[in-house]
Amino acid sequence: MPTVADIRAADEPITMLTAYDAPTAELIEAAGIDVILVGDSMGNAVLGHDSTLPVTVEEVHSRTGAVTRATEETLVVADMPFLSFGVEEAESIENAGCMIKEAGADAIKLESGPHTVELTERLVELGIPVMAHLGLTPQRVNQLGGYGRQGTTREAATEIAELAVAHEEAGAFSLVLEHVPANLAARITEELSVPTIGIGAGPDCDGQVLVITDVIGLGEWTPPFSEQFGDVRGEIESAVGAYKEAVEGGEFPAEEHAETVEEVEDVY
Ligand SMILES: Nc1nc(=O)c2c([nH]1)NC[C@@H]1CN(c3ccc(C(=O)N[C@@H](CCC(=O)O)C(=O)O)cc3)CN21
Ligand SMILES: CC(C)C(=O)C(=O)O
Ligand SMILES: [Mg+2]
Repeated sequence: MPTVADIRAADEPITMLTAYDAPTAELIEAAGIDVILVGDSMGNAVLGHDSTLPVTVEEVHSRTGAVTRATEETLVVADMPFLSFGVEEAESIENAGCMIKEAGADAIKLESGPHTVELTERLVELGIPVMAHLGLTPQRVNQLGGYGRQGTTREAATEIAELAVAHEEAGAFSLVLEHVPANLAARITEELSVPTIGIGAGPDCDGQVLVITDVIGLGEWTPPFSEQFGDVRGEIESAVGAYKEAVEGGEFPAEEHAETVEEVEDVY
């Protein structure tokens, strides 16, 4: 059973991917990926929304359960959705707690800011490992005015760098850096003793994370910093097309798929 401490000690880059279902999680574990994030990116990746904002605690909870039931060795992190934390402390703790107690997650992730320093400290104090997340925080899309790169001015970069240190001091075991300049991510990685995990943050983080549907080529669209390493859309298109043709052409079901039982011959 890997612990949060194991990823801290890793000497190769940490590999993290999102997953939202059991079969995908099982394949990700078989490939030896270190960490699975049950990301709120499920909103646009698999639930048909155009942002992460509508994703609920129940949805992340349910998908986290599917992932933990399908894995044994992989560290599973549940991503706390928009407004499930930071409103009332007791509610934040209850929502984070149910990911651990009921869904079987090993840790939770919070989109971080000045308002999550104390909450991070409190959760860690209670025994809930917290992964922080700075830079582009998609739950703020309506304030950011889109999904552009963050930390591109000296002031903005300084704020992210200071918040990174504040979250390490609050006890976060790791930090996701999303869509920030590579040299800022490198500086923060050097400064922190907990591992940084980058997405669109250059090669110098301690690890990398991407959204699974982007990596396998299932989504129609991927962010500019992502990469399609496969063509699952193509695989689904061809399998579904072949099924349709086989049914319409009378080739499926074939003899080996069907069974005739003597006893039911004369029911009418
Ligand atoms: N499938 C998927 N992959 C992701 O990586 C991902 C999600 N979904 N959902 C949550 C966030 C949103 N992310 C995104 C989304 C869009 C851009 C993007 O297109 N950026 C452009 C222009 C953005 C703008 O100005 O609005 C860029 O050039 O930075 C980047 C990250 C990353 N995350
Ligand atoms: C992209 C990662 C870091 C994330 O927060 C998500 O998938 O929801
Ligand atoms: Mg997320």
